[in-house]
Amino acid sequence: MEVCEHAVVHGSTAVAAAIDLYTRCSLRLLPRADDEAGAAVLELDLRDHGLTFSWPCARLHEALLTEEVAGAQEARPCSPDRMASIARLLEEHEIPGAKVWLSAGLSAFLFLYTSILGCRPGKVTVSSDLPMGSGLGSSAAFCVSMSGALLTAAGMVAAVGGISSKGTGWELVGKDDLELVNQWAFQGEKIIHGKPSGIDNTVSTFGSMIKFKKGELTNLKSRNPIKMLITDTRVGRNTKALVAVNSISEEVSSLVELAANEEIAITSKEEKLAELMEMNQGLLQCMGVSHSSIETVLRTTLKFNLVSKLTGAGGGGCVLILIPTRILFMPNILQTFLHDFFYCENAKPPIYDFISNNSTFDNFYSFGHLVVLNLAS
Ligand SMILES: Nc1ncnc2c1ncn2[C@@H]1O[C@H](COP(=O)(O)OP(=O)(O)OP(=O)(O)O)[C@@H](O)[C@H]1O
Ligand SMILES: C[C@@](O)(CCO)CC(=O)[O-]
Ligand SMILES: [Mg+2]
Repeated sequence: MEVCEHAVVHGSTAVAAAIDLYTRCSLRLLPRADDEAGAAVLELDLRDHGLTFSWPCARLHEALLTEEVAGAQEARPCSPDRMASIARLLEEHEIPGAKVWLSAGLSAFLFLYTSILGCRPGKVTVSSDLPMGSGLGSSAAFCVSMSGALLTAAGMVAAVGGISSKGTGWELVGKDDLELVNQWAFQGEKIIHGKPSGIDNTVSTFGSMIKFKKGELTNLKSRNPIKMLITDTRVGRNTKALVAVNSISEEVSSLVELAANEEIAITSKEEKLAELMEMNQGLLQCMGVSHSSIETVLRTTLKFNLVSKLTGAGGGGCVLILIPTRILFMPNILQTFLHDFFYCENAKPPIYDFISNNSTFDNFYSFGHLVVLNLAS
């Protein structure tokens, strides 16, 4: 998962960081023998939604494979014809009215599966820790985990030592293999997003904290962890409709790197970062991609002199809150803040989940302690 920026879609610099929330995809190829009996199916089980979709392989073949699969060594974009066929295939399915937004993910799934494995019968199961459509890159995590599983099954990617459920096995996949996973995931993202820059799938694939500009990535190393709180406003939105411009990220990344290379007081680094976040949020607000639920979170954090900004495309979704070191050394204030926060307008009833709390994050990525809160019941 990641946290990204509007500017990147238009070629400006953006900074994104991975956190320890995962989307898991498992794939079981079924015997081809069933194929001959005409009973072979491709099944997709979306665990978090309690939804299962299935397509007879013969139907997939008829609808999609007018041309043969050209091999998965190179990621290819989805042609308009293929997209139209996928749309027709989905029309044959009943997607519950409240979940029509899933069709973007289903299209990406059908494209990736049939492009990489053809119409082989199989069962794919997906589950995720990430809130969908909330600015944390769930679509990229979906495409990356899917591409990883499919390419491994196709023998294109070698998962040395296996892919563990915590995701740590990825570190054992070779860089070239990860590159291929990333390229296919990007093609999937294009189906879900329209015109993504590729930052989300890149940080999802390689982890860590990156600076990204026009497809080029630089790893950012920070010696002092930056502490962020992420809250989910639970207001949904559509990224395709929201992507627009801005650029403050260059300064953020040099700040992060500066702190890694030179001794600069952690407090001044945090103050500068807070200032940049405030400017960034101000600009995004002017662009009209904020939302009343985001403003509510902002008001609550402001009472404690804490700075926050929306993440991803905005329009609802998640909010990033900078937790300065000074607060961490004042447990009483932190406690009052969290208490107030849970009881703010958005958080009725005040149910909160510490999905991730100071766990493996420090070791994993040099980004710092992080807590993700779910504010709604
Ligand atoms: N686990 C999943 N299962 C099925 N579809 C998914 C899953 N995760 C994401 N998707 C697809 O991705 C869409 C959300 O993508 P979208 O880009 O709008 O939001 P996001 O990636 O969470 O946030 P952002 O791109 O702003 O960081 C969902 O509507 C769905 O179609
Ligand atoms: C569209 C996008 O900016 C959404 C933000 O998370 C992702 C990307 O550029 O790859
Ligand atoms: Mg996305």
